[in-house]
Amino acid sequence: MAQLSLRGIKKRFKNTDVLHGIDLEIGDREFVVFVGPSGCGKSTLLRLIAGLDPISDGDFFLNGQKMNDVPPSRRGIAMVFQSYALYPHMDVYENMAFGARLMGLDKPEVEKRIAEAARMLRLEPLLQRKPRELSGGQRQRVAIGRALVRKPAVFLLDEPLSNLDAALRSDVRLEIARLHHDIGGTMIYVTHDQVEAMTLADKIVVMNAGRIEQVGSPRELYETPANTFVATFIGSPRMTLVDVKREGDRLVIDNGGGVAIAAPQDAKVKLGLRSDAVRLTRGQAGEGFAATVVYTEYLGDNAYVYVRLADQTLLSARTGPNDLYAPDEAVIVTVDPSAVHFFSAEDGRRLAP
Ligand SMILES: Nc1ncnc2c1ncn2[C@@H]1O[C@H](COP(=O)(O)OP(=O)(O)OP(=O)(O)O)[C@@H](O)[C@H]1O
Repeated sequence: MAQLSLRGIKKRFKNTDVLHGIDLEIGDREFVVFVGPSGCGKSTLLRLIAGLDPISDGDFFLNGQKMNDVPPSRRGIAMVFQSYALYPHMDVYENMAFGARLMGLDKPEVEKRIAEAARMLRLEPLLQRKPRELSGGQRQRVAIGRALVRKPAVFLLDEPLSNLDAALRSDVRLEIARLHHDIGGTMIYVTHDQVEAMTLADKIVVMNAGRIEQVGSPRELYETPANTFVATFIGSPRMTLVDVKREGDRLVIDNGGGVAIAAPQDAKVKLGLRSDAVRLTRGQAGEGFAATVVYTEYLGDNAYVYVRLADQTLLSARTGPNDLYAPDEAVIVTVDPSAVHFFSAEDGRRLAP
């Protein structure tokens, strides 16, 4: 059982404030992903939870017990690093046994736990190998195995897939999802890759510049992003934001073109369009935004067509695999009114339609 509570967590290194007051509740057995751009403070927050760095201000509770001053080894938390941090002179077995022995477990218990971890992570044939004799994916599995044998209540994983190639990354990603299902522990996972976040998380924490922008399920973040930062960070291709002005019941853009949809009565709005909210028609005539095709990305079962609007905004539209467009083709863009998002042009917050 592991339930975490972060209350007003701040972190300062010398005179730089890195975390500005993080409030977050993490439930037992949850798979939580911290996501955000490079330097936003994800790893720092993870290190505070692990106890590797002191908290400057605020409190961290684990199952109701304050942890601020509890040393890392007594928190019941294990961390897996992006660099694996395996001991090069020890074989796989010894790498996994090392931490378990430090916990004071007897030999039969250590052996039992290693056998279990090796089976779960399919490391049995590799137990006598040194890290240099393993592939990147295998090393990463050993690093996870080493955390596993400690049977922690909380697993922290810091960009565990970033040193792996694309194919291996999706294999190990599945492996981690399965592991979470099998062991049922609480996992906190750091990545800057929103696809990893979307596919693994029960709950995503979107961070930006030392603050939390939004917390929610992948679906909540995708469907109701709280602001333009989250809207453009979550989802691929990125949501496009279009600066529009109201003209009667139409929303128009600079240099021409407009769509007739009801917008919130806020002074200035930005229109948020994901590629599946956009429809293209060939030619220059018709009601909608006039646009020019820039290029088409063919992906087999569908395609993304990137077009430039009259005000120079680049917009992506999802089309069928047989609906391809040539560069410089003229098109008219219409939008599905039920699939558009509105944001305040002043502060970027979501506006109810
Ligand atoms: N020991 C340190 N001393 C001073 N500044 C630090 C220290 N560790 C991190 N920082 C700064 O804190 C900020 C957040 O770093 P952090 O590593 O937490 O970001 P991140 O979101 O994990 O980024 P990335 O995705 O690039 O790993 C950065 O600006 C970084 O330079």
